[in-house]
Amino acid sequence: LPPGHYGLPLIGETLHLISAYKSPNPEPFIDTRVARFGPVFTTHVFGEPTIFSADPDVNRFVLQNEGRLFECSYPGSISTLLGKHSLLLMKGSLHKRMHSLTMSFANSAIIRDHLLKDIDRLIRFYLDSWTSRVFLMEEAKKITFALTMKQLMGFDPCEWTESLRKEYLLVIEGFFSIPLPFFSTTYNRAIKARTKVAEALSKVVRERRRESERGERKNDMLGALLDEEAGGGRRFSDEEIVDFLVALLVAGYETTSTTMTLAVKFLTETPLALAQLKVVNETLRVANIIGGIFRRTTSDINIRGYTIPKGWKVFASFRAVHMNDEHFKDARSFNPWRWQSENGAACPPSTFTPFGGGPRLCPGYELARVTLSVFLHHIVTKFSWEPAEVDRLVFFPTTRTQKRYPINVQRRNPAA
Ligand code: HEM
Repeated sequence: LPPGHYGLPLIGETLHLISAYKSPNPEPFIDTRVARFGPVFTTHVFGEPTIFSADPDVNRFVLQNEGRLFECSYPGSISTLLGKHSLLLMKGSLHKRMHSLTMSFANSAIIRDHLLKDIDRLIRFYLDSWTSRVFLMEEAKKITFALTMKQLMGFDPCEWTESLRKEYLLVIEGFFSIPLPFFSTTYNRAIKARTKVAEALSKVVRERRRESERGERKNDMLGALLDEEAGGGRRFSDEEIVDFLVALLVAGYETTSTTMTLAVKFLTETPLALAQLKVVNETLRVANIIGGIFRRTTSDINIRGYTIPKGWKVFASFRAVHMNDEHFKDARSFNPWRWQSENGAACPPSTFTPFGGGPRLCPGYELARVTLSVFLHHIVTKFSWEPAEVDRLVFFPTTRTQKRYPINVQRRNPAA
């Protein structure tokens, strides 16, 4: 096994990790261990011994061998709340087929020809209602939810989508709770909200199924799912489609909205970058919305002269690579200009992995970039702003700012 430290009985090094990630500077947790044990080390977090990789080649190996030597591994709370038919939990040939269906739904031609118009329209719709002080994180979440509802099921924002969003927020809260209904009210509430979300979406699926039987076809993800063969000549059931949609809502929501907010935060703190707006890659690198991925080994595996036994957890840390001076010069500063130079833009694919890679590469990676760029374009051209309060970035339980990033906005040209 790679060298390392198991920490205290049962809780291991979990509390060290959490207290580091609850601060704006979680790097020392990784730095001290890498300095002592090397970039691949053993620790014990969230109830299990875990191999932690801060090495880009090992991370690439883990990502590429998904489904062969490793399988993805989510905590119990997330698996239950997502539903067993979600893309994130699918395996084998069904995963492969559904992953490529999702990728094809959000490829660049589809974005350009179909999705971009609504992305632009809905972002402008929300920004038009801004007056003085806004909580940017809240606004970014409303926008992202509205976009996803449109892309998945064709709905424009209305009371129904807003009430669904409220239930949906309770589901997300449950992701980071202990999955025991008797002990955790958050988890209990999340399970109930998940049932309500599923009921609401099932109704939509049934209605759309009837429409599709009458020959009416809509050009959204739900339309594609209703047409898709589920194997053995059958179509997907309502439950399967609902699980699939819930997972897509989850996957694109926190991630895109947090990156939007942090892009604006970093821009605010780096005014020169505003002029050039080369910030998307750099925000993805520094913010590390998905700091890395958990996998479980499916057989004994030899990496770097160590043997990781079958059934062990492995964490491939993207953050550790993104924040390492060996891979990015002065890695811990926000420097969007690094992407302008030949070298920055051509960094090896295994070192810059905000969207993962291999068979589970994020199917929303192009969509997220386009959404971010359109959002930044509109906020920069329509508003000037300043932070309303000092707000700190934290990385646990998710990447966020503590006060939802309040800003005072001022319209640049009120007539526009
Ligand atoms: C800034 C925004 C985003 C970031 C940083 C991000 C990051 C990631 C990462 C790192 C993974 C790989 C997980 C793994 O290997 O286990 C992933 C998977 C996934 N992402 Fe994204 N994502 C973003 C936006 C989106 C959007 C907009 C969608 C909506 C289409 C989406 C849908 C998914 C899905 C469904 C998966 C699971 C793929 C699978 O397990 O096969 N993501 N994302």
